[in-house]
Amino acid sequence: MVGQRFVDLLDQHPWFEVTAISASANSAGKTYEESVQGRWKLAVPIPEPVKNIVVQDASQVEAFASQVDFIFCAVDMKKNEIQALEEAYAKTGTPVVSNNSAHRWTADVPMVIPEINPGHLAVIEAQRKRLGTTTGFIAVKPNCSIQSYVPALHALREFNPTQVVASTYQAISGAGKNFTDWPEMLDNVIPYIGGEEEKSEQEPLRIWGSVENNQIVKASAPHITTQCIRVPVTDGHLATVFVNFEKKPSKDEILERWSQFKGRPQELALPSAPKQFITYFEEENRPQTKLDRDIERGMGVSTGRLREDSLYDYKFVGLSHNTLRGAAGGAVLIAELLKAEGYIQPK
Ligand SMILES: N[C@@H](CC=O)C(=O)O
Repeated sequence: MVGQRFVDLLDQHPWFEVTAISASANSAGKTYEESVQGRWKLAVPIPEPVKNIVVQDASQVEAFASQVDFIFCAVDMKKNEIQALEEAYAKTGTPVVSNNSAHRWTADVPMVIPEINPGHLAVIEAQRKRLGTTTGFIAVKPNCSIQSYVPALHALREFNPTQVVASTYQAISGAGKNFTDWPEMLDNVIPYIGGEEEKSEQEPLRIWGSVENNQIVKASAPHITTQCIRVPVTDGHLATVFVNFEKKPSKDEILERWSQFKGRPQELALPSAPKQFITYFEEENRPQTKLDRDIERGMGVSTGRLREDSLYDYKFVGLSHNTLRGAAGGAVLIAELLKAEGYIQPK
């Protein structure tokens, strides 16, 4: 599903053009249209320019890499296989922008939310040295679940959030499914998503980590605890968040920081950057998954229901589109940042 989002987002992209597509050996030799027959899950049709591209075998690394300037990677394989595949591509001198989790904890691989930690791209030079290339590297995006609360907390970092409790209500597209192929999700809630709580608690600390000796060292605060729940919606991960601060801000200060928050993508006016990264809804019943997930073309995050709490300093609700901001869109934004900063160049 993430691959399909990539294909859709890159259709008519002002900077990037899909010139080649690879997949497992099973799909190799088919046109892209044939390879997704009966499995196309987006509401929009397959973009015309990619329909007739003949899918290649991703394991033919040199041959495939020679045709492209850089690669987006979203695959379903074992962690060690993904690590090896992405490193093999990087070693050909080809940048790899990955949606996969395999390299999220590799010390010299930047895991980036472009508005939050663009400075982590600095470790790419050390990674290139390790891989023996002057142009290739791997950059990854974090898990989709954290995008519904990390941007809102990041905008408040000056007040030092110390403790965070987040419960995420995650769409079925996060599992690559729709209701046709996952009928169990109709009229149902499943209180478990394998590996998700660990990612949701730990990955924000890496995003907020520092660059030390050419490696990312994760932050030690805030302490985050989460529960991640699968709910019967197509797209959009919503989070309820409780937070304590070292220095408690006023409600007006929080709203002001959210509305003013801008990052490098906004400064550079990157093509996929939302103009308004965080939108606060005053209405008591917003943000709603169905109504608000597409805000800023699915690249903005929304917040609402900010109020003081009897146990924590504040509680609020956050929402982000899991396959746009949380997956393919987030990766396209990373690629735009990498190009704007000179890390991706025509070969
Ligand atoms: N691991 C996530 C993927 C993001 O959409 C999930 O299962 O929802």
